[in-house]
Amino acid sequence: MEEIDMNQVNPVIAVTHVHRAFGSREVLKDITLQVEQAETFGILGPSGSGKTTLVKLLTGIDEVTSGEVKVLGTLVPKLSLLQQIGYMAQSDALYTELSAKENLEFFASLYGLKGGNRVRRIADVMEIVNLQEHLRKRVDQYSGGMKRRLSLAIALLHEPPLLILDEPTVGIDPVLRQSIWKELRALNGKGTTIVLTTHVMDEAEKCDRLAMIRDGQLLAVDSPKGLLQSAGVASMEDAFLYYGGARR
Ligand SMILES: Nc1ncnc2c1ncn2[C@@H]1O[C@H](COP(=O)(O)OP(=O)(O)OP(=O)(O)O)[C@@H](O)[C@H]1O
Repeated sequence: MEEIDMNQVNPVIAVTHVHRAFGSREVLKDITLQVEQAETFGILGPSGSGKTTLVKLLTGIDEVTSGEVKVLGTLVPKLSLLQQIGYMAQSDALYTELSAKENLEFFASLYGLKGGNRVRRIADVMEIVNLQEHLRKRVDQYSGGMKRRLSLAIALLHEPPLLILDEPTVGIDPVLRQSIWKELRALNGKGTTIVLTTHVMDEAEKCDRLAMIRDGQLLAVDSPKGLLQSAGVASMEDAFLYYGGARR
């Protein structure tokens, strides 16, 4: 493993002229962006715009057609980077015939969490997602929202410096959504960098910076306030229409 302090690499993510095509279909077109340490960076775009494709390139699950992605100073894909990333996919990757506890223990062992530390981390993450009462329940008895929360708990388990969350709060009720956001903010405060995708405008406004994406193209990157100001509009919806329409 690298000797460098992974928490001190800036930018944490550097995407440079990235294209991704499936056959002749270009799904991402010349994406260039950087994500700085300890920010919450949102990727906002309608269904099918390329958000999931982009986050998969960041994790190394998928590879670019051209261009490059660097995470924590290292060219992606790189297996050793996975220890540094907490990834929550859009479809839950859970063992449904096992209990939540067994799922957490499995992932904890993958990340080398042992003994008291493992027990403490499992309790901590289950509290964050408010599932502590359901630790021993089999996952096939969980609701969709509970599965999402368990997936988030697993992404947080090994306290990675970088969290990549694909639509983390879909199917989660507003009260818990607020408390999850509070927790994500607290993680930012401790230096964790967070990249998340969303198509919910009010959630997008909570991010430090936002990338607006449509049809695989990056329309704009700025703080929510900056995006509203440059577009001269009052709502994120209008900003999206402005950048997606008038400026192209
Ligand atoms: N493996 C693949 N092969 C072919 N096309 C793909 C593949 N993966 C994604 N696509 C296409 O790429 C486009 C972008 O998909 P992507 O899942 O990245 O969108 P998204 O913005 O995440 O949408 P959603 O919000 O609905 O999840 C879609 O048109 C999709 O059909």
